[in-house]
Amino acid sequence: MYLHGTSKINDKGHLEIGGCDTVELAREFGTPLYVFDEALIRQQIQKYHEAFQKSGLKYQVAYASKAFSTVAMYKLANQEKMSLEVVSEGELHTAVKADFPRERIHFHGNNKTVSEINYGLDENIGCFVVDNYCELELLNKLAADKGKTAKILMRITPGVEAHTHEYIQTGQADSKFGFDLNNGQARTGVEKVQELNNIELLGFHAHIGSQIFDVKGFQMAADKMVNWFAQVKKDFGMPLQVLNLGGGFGIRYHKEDTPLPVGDYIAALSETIQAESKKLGLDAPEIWVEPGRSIVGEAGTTLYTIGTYKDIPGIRRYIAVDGGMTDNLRPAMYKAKYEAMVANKANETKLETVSVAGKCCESGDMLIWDVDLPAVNPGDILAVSSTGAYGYSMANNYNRIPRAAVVFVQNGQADLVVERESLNDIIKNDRIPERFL
Ligand SMILES: Cc1ncc(COP(=O)(O)O)c(C=O)c1O
Ligand SMILES: N[C@@H](CCCC[NH3+])C(=O)O
Repeated sequence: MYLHGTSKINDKGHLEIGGCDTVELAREFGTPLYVFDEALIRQQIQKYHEAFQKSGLKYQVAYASKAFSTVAMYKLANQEKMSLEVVSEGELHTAVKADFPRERIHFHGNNKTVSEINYGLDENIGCFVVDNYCELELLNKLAADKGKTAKILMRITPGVEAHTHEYIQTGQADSKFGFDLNNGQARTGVEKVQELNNIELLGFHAHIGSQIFDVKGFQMAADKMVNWFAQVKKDFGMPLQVLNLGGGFGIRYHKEDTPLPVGDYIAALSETIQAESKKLGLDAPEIWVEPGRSIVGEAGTTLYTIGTYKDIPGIRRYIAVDGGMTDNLRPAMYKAKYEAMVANKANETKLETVSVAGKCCESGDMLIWDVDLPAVNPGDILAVSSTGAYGYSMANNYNRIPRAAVVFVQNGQADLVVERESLNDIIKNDRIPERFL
């Protein structure tokens, strides 16, 4: 397993993260346990700031909080001077509870409800990223009811196909997201904005997809978006300021993954924006990006306790852990590949190829097909790396399995940031009709 950030093997031959022995963490907090390397999260955020500062562009880096949404994480994002992208009233509520500065909150979503829009308006958030005509009209009406003007970006589908899993592509024409640039929807949207009294258009947004390793797709989208931005300024005389180019910067889950350093993505984007703006005689717009995975993904490691095993001679050995698709849906949903090590046997060199199964009632509940591990015993601790993004945030209670706890580790200190769900949490919303009593 690749050792990210502060991860290392300590004198006991155990995996250590943030100066904490993971075997001790498993004992103290139980398993499955999401462990976040706080220093690595902060370091990733700083890389974005450094790259933008180098470019000279005005910018905001918004944390795409769907990747890992908790009050502690939002506090950290604020400390590190990020903005925040939310897509639901649940995420917005988390931000409110974290006292996140409202003017730096951007509200996304292809079907925001009345209650969600009203929540955003009441909190005077920085902007709504409007996805479609229906939302434009609804937002205008709800803002008018409150005597407010809603600042917006319009989400544009630029017609760029990102090279990634089809479920996490979003920039292509056939997408549920955004106003299509090529078929005229985007232009009609701007015309509509002009007729609405309670909407102020700040600029545009595009997000082409996720877990992208190449700069080409980003550059193509940036190129199209600057041209569109300039066109709208010219044709409609609008004082636009912002171009939001989304997130999607790839990370390393597995040795097959080849992400670029964060600075390379931002440098490529900035150069495209600056060159195109110059060509068009335009002052370069303020650039916003919204990374999620690349902020928290590699900083997260999940610890499991190994339980049973099953041998199928000549085929494979399954070893089973006390979690699975309930704490990490990504292998089942995207065939995502992960790396792992046995945290209490990190120095053992005699390895065998096994497959790691979850404990849910689904054959597809496999965390890793074919990984090299030392011989294991029940009670050993398995560490799966790069689980920080879309792990906890996509966790679920299938088979009534409680959601796992989350700890942040740094300088030898472990702080619980999300408690493990209890069995009573599992049934807390159940109600018994009187006739069953
Ligand atoms: C609109 C939008 N912005 C940002 C992101 C964050 O993507 P990632 O976590 O890959 O950086 C996503 C998710 O793909 C998204 O849909
Ligand atoms: N949840 C996805 C990515 C979707 C991102 C949101 N548009 C993943 O785990 O990779």
